[in-house]
Amino acid sequence: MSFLAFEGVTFGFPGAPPVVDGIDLAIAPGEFHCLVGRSGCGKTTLLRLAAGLVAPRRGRVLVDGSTAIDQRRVGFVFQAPTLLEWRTVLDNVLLPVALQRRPTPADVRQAEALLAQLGLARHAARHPRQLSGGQQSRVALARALLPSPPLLLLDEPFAALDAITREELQHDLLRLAERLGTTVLFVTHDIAEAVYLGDRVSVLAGGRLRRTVPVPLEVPRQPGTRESTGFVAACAVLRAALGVEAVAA
Ligand SMILES: Nc1ncnc2c1ncn2[C@@H]1O[C@H](COP(=O)(O)OP(=O)(O)OP(=O)(O)O)[C@@H](O)[C@H]1O
Repeated sequence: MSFLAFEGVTFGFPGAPPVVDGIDLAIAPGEFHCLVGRSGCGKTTLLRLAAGLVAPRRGRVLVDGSTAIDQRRVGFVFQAPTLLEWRTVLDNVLLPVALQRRPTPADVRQAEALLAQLGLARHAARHPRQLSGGQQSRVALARALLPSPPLLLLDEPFAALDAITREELQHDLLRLAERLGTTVLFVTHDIAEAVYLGDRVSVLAGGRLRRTVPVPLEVPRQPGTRESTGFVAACAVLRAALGVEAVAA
């Protein structure tokens, strides 16, 4: 049983060869699935197909068994936080609800709770420009999680952050997704990030799925996970699948 399934999915722009070509992938409910690949290999396009923002030319995409994707049940986090400057942090988090109806006190409490879990309780009344890049990324994450979407799609959400902030956010995201039981598809260029986060990692090359690798690491991840031999071995498998040459020490 899968929560997100690609069945023979092909997509291309008019007059050009396919950028996503014959993808078969089934992601289980509650799975954290990472997608790695070189620039231009079709990762973002695959996310857009999963969100129902574009339709396949061939094949089908199923979310919770249906090809009629309900976008209210899909959270999306982009590489840039894309916050609204004229709204406070709290109002940015409440935006998905405010677009549909007037937020209730329960919505506000839930938004405040998410901000607290992401270490932003004291920043709720601020505006995005008063926050650091990492804090803005946290707001974008809280905004995507507010409607408790069963499916969360993330497109290199931490790419612009420094290494320490990125690791903190990876930890927070894993914890929240696990607690909420969210099924996650996470796109990244970064092999170590994919291995740390993913239950499984898929390698995309030239629009095709080259390999899907299970990550045999303990859940929840431990402080020493990144130094473990299992972690290093999983990174090596993925580097080989991506065709990345090992660099001599
Ligand atoms: N609107 C468009 N019209 C034509 N071609 C496009 C369009 N958008 C993307 N492409 C092409 O589709 C291919 C896949 O793009 P996509 O954004 O999915 O790649 P990606 O793997 O996410 O890349 P990156 O890692 O650089 O973000 C690329 O070759 C790109 O040039």
